[in-house]
Amino acid sequence: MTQRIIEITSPTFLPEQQLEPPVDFAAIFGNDNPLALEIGCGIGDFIVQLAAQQPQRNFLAIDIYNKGCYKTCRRIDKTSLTNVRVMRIEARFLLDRYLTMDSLDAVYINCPDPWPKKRHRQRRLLNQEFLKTLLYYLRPGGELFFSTDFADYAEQVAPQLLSLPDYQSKLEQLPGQLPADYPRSKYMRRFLDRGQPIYFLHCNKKESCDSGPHLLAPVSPGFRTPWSTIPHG
Ligand SMILES: C[S@@+](CC[C@H](N)C(=O)[O-])C[C@H]1O[C@@H](n2cnc3c(N)ncnc32)[C@H](O)[C@@H]1O
Repeated sequence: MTQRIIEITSPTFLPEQQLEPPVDFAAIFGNDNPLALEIGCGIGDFIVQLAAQQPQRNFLAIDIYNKGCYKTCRRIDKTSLTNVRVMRIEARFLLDRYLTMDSLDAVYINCPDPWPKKRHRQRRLLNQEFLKTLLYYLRPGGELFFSTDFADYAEQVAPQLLSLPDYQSKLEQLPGQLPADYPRSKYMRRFLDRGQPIYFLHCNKKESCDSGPHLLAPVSPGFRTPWSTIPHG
């Protein structure tokens, strides 16, 4: 069954076909405030809270889910926030095609699809390769936030992060506790309301990290990267 695509006409929405790489976010936001990215924004409840907490940062919230992007835009449009834009796009494709080295002040990933079955684990978004790739796009000192309701996902990512010398943990222990002022997303709330824990990782790219193409893993169409026509390299 094919799902009906909801047209998104919100001024907050950036249709991919209107963008030329590399995207000039200063022109889009009308200022050169630092840019943070939320990957997998779902229905947008997290980004709305975060963008209100941090008016000095610009935020790009992305999801591959059309209805999620629609709901995120509606939620933003009900506020007076001017520092958020939404794109319907796959994370690795966005990075590869539209963003440049050291361009992100922070990356937020909350409750990504856990792919609990062992044979599906290779579909998880976060892995050693992706963590390395994020180093390329984060500015020196830039932050990575990751929360998950899946102990197994957190336990997979924590040692991968610690084994990459260009990341530095901001927590004494990885995974750690969700800070009180970290906004709660829909999925986080769902698990917290049931009394289940959320595992939290927070680190930054070391100031001394030597950014460069050596950090980039090749991006190829595949699971959840179904583009076909756009050249990239
Ligand atoms: C389990 S939901 C969590 C949503 C939200 N972050 C929350 O915590 O409530 C995961 C979201 O990530 C999106 N997603 C999964 N893989 C993605 C990818 N590679 N690029 C962009 N979005 C992705 C899904 O469409 C889904 O909306």
